[in-house]
This record gives sequence, structure tokens and C-alpha cells, in this order.
Amino acid sequence: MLVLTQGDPSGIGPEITGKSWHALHKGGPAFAWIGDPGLLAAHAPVQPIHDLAQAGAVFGHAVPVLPLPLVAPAIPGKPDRRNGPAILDSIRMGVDLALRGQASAVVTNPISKDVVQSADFTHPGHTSFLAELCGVPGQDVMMLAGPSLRVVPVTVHVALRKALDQLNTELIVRTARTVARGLARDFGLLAPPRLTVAGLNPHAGEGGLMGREELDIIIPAIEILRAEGLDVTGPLPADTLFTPQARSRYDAALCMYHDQALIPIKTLEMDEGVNVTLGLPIIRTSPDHGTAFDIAGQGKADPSSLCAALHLAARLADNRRAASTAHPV
Ligand SMILES: NC(=O)C1=CN([C@@H]2O[C@H](COP(=O)(O)OP(=O)(O)OC[C@H]3O[C@@H](n4cnc5c(N)ncnc54)[C@H](O)[C@@H]3O)[C@@H](O)[C@H]2O)C=CC1
Ligand SMILES: NCC(=O)COP(=O)(O)O
Repeated sequence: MLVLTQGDPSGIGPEITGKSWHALHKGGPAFAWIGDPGLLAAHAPVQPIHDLAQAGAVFGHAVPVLPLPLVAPAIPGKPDRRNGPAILDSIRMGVDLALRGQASAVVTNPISKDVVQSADFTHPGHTSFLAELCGVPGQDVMMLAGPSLRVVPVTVHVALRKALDQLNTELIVRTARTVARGLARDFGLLAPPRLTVAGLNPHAGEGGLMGREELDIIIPAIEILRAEGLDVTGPLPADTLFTPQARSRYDAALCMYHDQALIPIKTLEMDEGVNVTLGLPIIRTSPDHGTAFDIAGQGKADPSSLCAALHLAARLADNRRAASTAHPV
């Protein structure tokens, strides 16, 4: 059974959850929602449950809901910081159920990073928060996966200036190892994963003429990874890395900063793109888009990416279970 967090209650999460249930309630994958039942009731039939084990019997006729009431009314398009703790509690509860083996995976609805910030919560999104909750801080890797492209931002939610300072050989090596393992174990790639690494500078630095990061940081990382037996190409100029021909030559592209990775996947596969967190002891996926406050409450939200996230979570969980049965740790 998958668990789905409520996300920001003023965004499109409730609407796309209801639409996803309508699309999936006959054939699955089945999920239980962790949130305020009243929030979802406008979009689908709901049935509160007290134990996740009850969810399977409910999913065919209603969304099973593990109730987590909001403190402030959820007004579409008008996020309210008072609901921040409930948004975070939904994520905590989902992770806890997955860590205890009761949920097969956690799927998260979008949150506004800004709305949940407080003295106690300074994560720039789910990804590093999930790693902390799972007891593996710093081991999280963000991947955006679609039918024809998988991208991994090596530096993530940080100002571009700071991203350049954060980039180092060790970070690229560590990220690539996690990606290779995730592709083999969770995505079930049968052949050794083919990774490619984007350059940072125009024309991948043009031999140092347009920047030295390729020579000083990226090439040394690629050499370490190749010495470990990984299939890694690069650094390749980012401007031609996402053409159809180029995409056919790799299983995942490591990108040096957030937008280098997310612009191509959202342009090519906004509807089917899924955000996956690698490096965790649990499976977590999410739609690739955000809270879409601008259209919340208008009935216009497209549930495709959430449906894709639910399908992918179920597939990754099956693959990981099969891999752990074949190679018990
Ligand atoms: N996984 C997560 O929790 C994510 C959260 N965010 C957060 O979401 C908030 C808004 O971010 P934006 O950059 O505005 O991105 P956004 O993805 O929320 O919206 C960008 C544009 O795409 C449209 N859009 C997004 N999803 C759609 C859907 N399912 N159906 C139809 N149209 C859709 C929106 O209406 C908007 O015009 C920010 O606070 C950001 O941090 C952004 C990405 C992922
Ligand atoms: N740009 C991706 C994004 O904002 C999702 O981040 P996270 O909440 O999954 O860490």
C-alpha cells in the first residue's frame, strides 16, 4: 500500500489526489492519503481509517484517509503558514509507515518550501528532510525521471552562486554512485547503467578557455568513477545533451545545477515526469510540478504527473523488494 501526503492544502494537491483516485481506483496502484478528510471530500469519496492495514479494502470505493486535521481553513491559492506543522506531520507519518514496512512507498504532494519554513524547519524541500527522517542525512539524491530522460541535479536548492561553490569532485562521485545503484536496484536496469556528466561552462569549458571547473572538478570525478568500473561519459556540453540522439546514449544525466537538469525534463515531459529521491532506505516519489497556487481550486489541474508518481513508486518498491530477496543484505 502506497501512502500519499497531503502537501500544501491550498495548492492543487487535493484536486490531483481526487482525480488520481478516480483514474486508479479500479486498477491501482492503491494509496492511502494522510491528511484532512474534509479537504479531499470535495474531490473524491473518502473514508477515514485508523490503521493502514484497512486501506486495501477501502480503496475500490473511497480514498482511505489517515486523518490529520488542519488548524486553519485551506483557501485555494492562499497558503497559510499555520498549516505548516500539519503539512510536515503528514510527511513524517508517511516516512514512519514506510520505515516500519507498513507502507511500500511514500508519494508526496507538492509543498511550498517557503510556507513550511520556521525556526525548527529549514530544509529547502522534501528531499533533505526525508534523508534526515530516515537517519541518512546528506545521502539523498534528487532524480527527475520521465519516459525518455532521467536527470540528476548534483547541486539542488541553492542560489546559483552558492551552487558553484558547492560543486566538488567528491559530491559528483558520491551522487553518481547513488544514481548507478538506484538505476540497477530500484529501476531494475539489467545492463550496467550508462551515466553522463554535463559540463558546467559553455562548451564544457572549451579546454579551460571558458572556465576550469571541467578540468579541475568534473574530469577528476569521471576518472574516479571509471576506475570503479562505472560507465560514465562526459563532461559534455549541456546545450546538446538533451537532443533525442544524445538522450538515447545514456540512462541518466548528472547536471551541475538545478535548472540545468529541470528545464529539459519539464520542457520535454512535464506531464509524465516524476521526482524520485535516491539514497534512502525507503522509496519516495512525487509529481515533478509544484503547488500551482495560480490555478488551485479552479478544476484545471492535470493529475498525470501524480498518477505517474504513484505508478513509479509501486514499480520501484516491487523492484527493490525483488532485489532484496535475490541479494539479502
Ligand atoms: N515536490 C514539490 O513539493 C515541489 C514544490 N514546488 C513548489 O511549488 C511552488 C510553486 O512553484 P512554481 O515554480 O510556480 O511551479 P509550479 O509547478 O507549481 O507551477 C508552474 C506552472 O505550471 C502550472 N502547473 C503546475 N502543475 C500543474 C498541473 N498539475 N496541472 C496544470 N498546470 C500545472 C502552474 O499552474 C504554473 O502555471 C513553490 O513554492 C515551489 O517551491 C515546486 C516543485 C516541486
Ligand atoms: N525542483 C524540485 C522540487 O522543488 C522538489 O523538491 P523536493 O521537495 O522534492 O525536495
